[in-house]
Amino acid sequence: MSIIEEIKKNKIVAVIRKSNEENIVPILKALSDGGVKSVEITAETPNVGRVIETAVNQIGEEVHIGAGTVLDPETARTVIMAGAKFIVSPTLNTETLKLTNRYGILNIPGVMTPSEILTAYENGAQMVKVFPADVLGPTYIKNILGPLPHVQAMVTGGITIENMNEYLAKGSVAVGIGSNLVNASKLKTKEDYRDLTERASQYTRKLTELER
Ligand SMILES: O=C[C@H](O)COP(=O)(O)O
Repeated sequence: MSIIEEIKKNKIVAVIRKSNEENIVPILKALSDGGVKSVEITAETPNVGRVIETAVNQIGEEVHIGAGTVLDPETARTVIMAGAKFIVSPTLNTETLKLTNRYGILNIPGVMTPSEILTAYENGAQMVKVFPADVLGPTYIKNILGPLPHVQAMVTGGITIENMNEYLAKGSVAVGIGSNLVNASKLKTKEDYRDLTERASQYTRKLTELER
C-alpha cells in the first residue's frame, strides 16, 4: 500500500515535537501499541536527521515515519536522506514540492485558503494540510470540497478527541494531532508511556464511531 493510502486508512497522524534519539523509539512503540501507525517527527527537533534515522532503523515498517515542520527544500532533503517516508509543512513552498516530487516522496504542504490549496495541487501536491484547522472549523472542509472535490485534506491544529470525527465526517481524509496526543518532553516514567498508549487507543477507538 502506498504511504498516502496508509495515511488515509489509519486517519491519525501523530505530530511529535521535542523528541530525541533516546525517547523516539519508546514513543513510537507506545503510539503503535495504541493503534497510531503514522507519525511526523518535526524538523525543528535538534539533530532531526539522527532522530529519524534511529526511528526508521529500529521501528522498521511498524510505523510510517514522516517529518513535519519542513519549511524548505534543504530540510526536506535532510529528512528524506534520513529515511522519512513523507513530509508535512505548516506552509506552502513550491520549491520543496519540486524537490519531494523529484524523489517521489509524498509532500503534504500547509494551506489555509482555497487559492493556496489550488496552488499546492498545481505544483504536484496529492494531499494538503489544512492548518490551523481549529480557526476554520469542520464546515470549512465541506465548503472547500464543493468546488474542489479532488482535494484530500488532512486537518491539523487544535484537533481533539471530541472534534476529530466531525472533521472526518465533513470530508477530511486524515487528522494531524500534536499536543492533545503526545507531549514528548513530559514522558519520563513507564507509566507515562502506558498512558500514551491508552490515549492513542482512545483516539483509535473513537474512529470506529464513524463507521457506525
Ligand atoms: O503543526 C502541527 C501543530 O503543531 C499541531 O497542532 P496541535 O498541537 O494543536 O495538534
